[in-house]
Amino acid sequence: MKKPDGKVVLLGDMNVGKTSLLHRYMERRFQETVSTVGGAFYLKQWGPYNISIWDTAGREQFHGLGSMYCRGAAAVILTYDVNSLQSLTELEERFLALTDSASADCIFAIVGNKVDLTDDCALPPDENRPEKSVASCSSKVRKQVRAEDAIALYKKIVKYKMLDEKDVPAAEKMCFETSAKTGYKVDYLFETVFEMVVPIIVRQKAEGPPQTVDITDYKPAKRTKSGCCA
Ligand SMILES: Nc1nc2c(ncn2[C@@H]2O[C@H](COP(=O)(O)OP(=O)(O)OP(=O)(O)O)[C@@H](O)[C@H]2O)c(=O)[nH]1
Ligand SMILES: [Mg+2]
Repeated sequence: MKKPDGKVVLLGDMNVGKTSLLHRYMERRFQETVSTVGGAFYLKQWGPYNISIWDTAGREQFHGLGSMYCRGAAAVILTYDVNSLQSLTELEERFLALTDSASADCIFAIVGNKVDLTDDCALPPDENRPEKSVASCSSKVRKQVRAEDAIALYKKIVKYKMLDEKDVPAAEKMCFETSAKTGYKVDYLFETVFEMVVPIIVRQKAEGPPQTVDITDYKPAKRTKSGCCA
């Protein structure tokens, strides 16, 4: 198997649809999933590059693995469910810190999934969006997270990373709403991210492999009588 040239990681709370999004993109279909254990990856050929896309487990018990998966990542796709404000909040409170191990120029995308379940008529009307008939909305649930909430989170991430908004892609470009179920905007999401990671991959390749510690080289020190602190 060819070694991946770059890494993209999906992070987010359990049940938001990370596995389904990746499945939709790679396998071109939507099927029932089981909650992810640990993590798994797909390889995607993108031009001359081989990109690994990591699907991680959102369940709390696997939380510690997240930063390991993010190590050296060229892009992180922070995923929430548009019907769960809590899942957006979790991105900031639980998942953002895991990205500290990502590449310094890592791209961030924020993705609100499951838009097929929502209808904009559940939101207060605004001038640009004429109100729809109540009948057309009746089978849909209320959309809890607005695009503006995701944009605000993106801006917080830029601050957290101590970057200047001028030096990073615009928030409006990096916040997506998708449906793994219908396929809505799924290709657009992944392909936008891949386009953006190519320059990072080129730089990473030019700089050579990251400095890592090979644990097979590790030789335990001989024990001394004076104990652990000697
Ligand atoms: N209606 C709808 N359901 C979805 C969508 N995406 C995922 N689901 C459903 O949401 C549930 C969770 O989807 P997963 O893809 O397993 O979620 P996950 O984020 O990978 O969850 P963990 O692996 O536990 O972290 C499943 O029942 C999916 O069928 C979507 O776009 N629309
Ligand atoms: Mg999963």
